[in-house]
Amino acid sequence: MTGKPETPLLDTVTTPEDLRRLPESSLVQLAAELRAETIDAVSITGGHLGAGLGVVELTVALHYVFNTPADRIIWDVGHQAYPHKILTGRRDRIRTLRQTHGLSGFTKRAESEYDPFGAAHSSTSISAGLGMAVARDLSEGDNAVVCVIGDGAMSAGMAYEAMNNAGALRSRLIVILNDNDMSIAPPVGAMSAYLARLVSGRAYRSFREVAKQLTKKLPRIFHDKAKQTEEYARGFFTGGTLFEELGFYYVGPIDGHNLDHLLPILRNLRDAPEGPILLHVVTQKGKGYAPAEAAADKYHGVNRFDVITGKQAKATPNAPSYTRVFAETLIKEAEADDKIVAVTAAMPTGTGLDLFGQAFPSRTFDVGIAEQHAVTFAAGLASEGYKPFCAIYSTFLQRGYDQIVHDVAIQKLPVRFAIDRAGFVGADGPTHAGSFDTGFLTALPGMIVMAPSDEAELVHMIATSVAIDDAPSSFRYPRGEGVGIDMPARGEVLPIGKGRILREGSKIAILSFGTRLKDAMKAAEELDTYGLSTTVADARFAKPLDTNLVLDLARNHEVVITVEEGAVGGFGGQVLAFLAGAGAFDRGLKIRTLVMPDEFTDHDKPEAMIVSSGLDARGIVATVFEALGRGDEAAAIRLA
Ligand SMILES: Cc1ncc(C[n+]2csc(CCOP(=O)(O)OP(=O)(O)O)c2C)c(N)n1
Ligand SMILES: CC(=O)[C@@H](O)[C@H](O)COP(=O)(O)O
Ligand SMILES: [Mg+2]
Repeated sequence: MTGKPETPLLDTVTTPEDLRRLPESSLVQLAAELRAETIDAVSITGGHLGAGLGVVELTVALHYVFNTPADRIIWDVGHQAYPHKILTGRRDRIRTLRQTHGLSGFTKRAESEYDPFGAAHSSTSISAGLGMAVARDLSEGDNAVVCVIGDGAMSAGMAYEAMNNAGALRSRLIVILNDNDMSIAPPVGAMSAYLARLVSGRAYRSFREVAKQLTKKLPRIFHDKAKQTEEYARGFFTGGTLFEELGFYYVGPIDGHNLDHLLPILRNLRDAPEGPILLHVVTQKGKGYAPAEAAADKYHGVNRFDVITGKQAKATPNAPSYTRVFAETLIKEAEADDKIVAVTAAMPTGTGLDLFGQAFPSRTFDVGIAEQHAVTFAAGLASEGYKPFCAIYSTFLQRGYDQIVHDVAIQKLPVRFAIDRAGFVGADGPTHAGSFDTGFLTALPGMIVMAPSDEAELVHMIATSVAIDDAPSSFRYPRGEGVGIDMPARGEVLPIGKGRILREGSKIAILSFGTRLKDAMKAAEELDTYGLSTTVADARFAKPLDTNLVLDLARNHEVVITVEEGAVGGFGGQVLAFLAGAGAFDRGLKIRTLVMPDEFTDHDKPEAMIVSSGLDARGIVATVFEALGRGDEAAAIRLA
């Protein structure tokens, strides 16, 4: 010993090429250092921790055995990819994770050649991987394609669509099922029970046993490949797992933390002349960090925390979160109406339905990561007279759009959509932004589309949706806390399609949809100081539109501004279309619609995204000046 502290192995690894120069015997140490670095980085940035800790050894083994980036590794969801990012040239930026201008919290093609496919919405990896495998075969390439998909993600229909196709194409594709018996919450569904049986029914396979499995199933790996003949039918092998019935060679289950098993087995799979192969690895979410291992959610998503104690930083809220208000209000409504039931797609805590489930366990349904199924399942419930509240984040509801059209709207079934995380979500970035729901829902005939301006209005809109029994309805609300307004004891049923005027003016009219109302009121006060008397109205409904209110504003003001935290074509689009049809522009009406930028906005703090999008009071005021042709003043206001 020279007495000098040993240089940490991780300091010698910038890319997987460096990693592959290390002796195999040093990989356990490297994994330990990688785990510590991951914990330290996330303690500073916050983000997704448990999933990444569960794949530290697997990440090391994959980059050691496979010739990345030529060999493709696709991480499903991508929330577990922080160790992958550290080993693939991004350790120097890992403490910028999910920060302004920092690394994405998911895999991202534009970020690294080691990220062959972007992710964040789950269960896409096998489809993408199969596409890459077929592209390889068409161009006579020989690289490997590996998809790492979790047991939770394996509950989504898209994974089966992909496996069904892969089993038929028989492309060389390796799917690694990372089974940690966790989704965000404990996993649900028959697949989870099936996997548990697979794992409990067999001790972890050692390399020798797996080699025997492979020999039996893939004789050509170990025998003369020339003997490969077409009549080789899958019937040769036994096992009969669901995956084998889908045309995969099933291998496992193996211990996903044991490098002595992972390395030789991955080498065998890498060299297998055909596929697809599914390797079932069993891991522990939160592995190697006691606070995560002990936590019910295995530290799936964490704030900044103290590494020693695991104690997370918790901001003191000034008001209840919209999510909590939704859950508590729905509980109250359900106490009075036993037809109310609730459906979540694997997001009980995120949507607040964990609270509803504690109150009404038999009326709460977690269907797994299966938004398409969730929507049509809710439609089935509605068709039998129940009042289903389908609580799905705006971004994830995109997965069930055809089901909303085909199974809900066309049949006019009264499914209630509680759309959380509407608008900017901040650190999760563009894949999770709740941008499009107003647009894709107002496009549907007969849909009732609401947005509360604050948490009190949310209470009323929930009561209103309970009462709407002859049409599908939706209400959208942002991630985070409310404005701190006094809460009503009970929700009142609102008049459908009616907005409300909160402030009377004479020259400018601001028509807000959703939580931008607070900034609209602030903007009105500022406009008054310029002698621009301003009316502010809360639309409450994007559909049916309050056409009388819109016409009144258009006829009695010089400028109309609509503002919403949604993409172009939503509420503002409805107003524009109506006014155009009513000939309002023939009379020279000046109108501007303020919406989220027509781009995929990178992660940042939500409040910064509001400002940079011009959806704050200053942006509204500047837009008024621009509409009045006073561009210089507008520019000065924007720069102030
Ligand atoms: C379509 C979709 N719905 C919901 C989510 C939210 N979500 C992110 S990770 C996750 C659980 C994933 O579980 P699993 O695949 O087992 O990964 P693990 O966290 O256990 O490693 C869920 C539900 C998502 N990312 N995409
Ligand atoms: C990875 C994923 O999709 C979820 O963990 C998501 O990040 C949760 O979002 P919230 O933090 O807004 O609940
Ligand atoms: Mg899991």
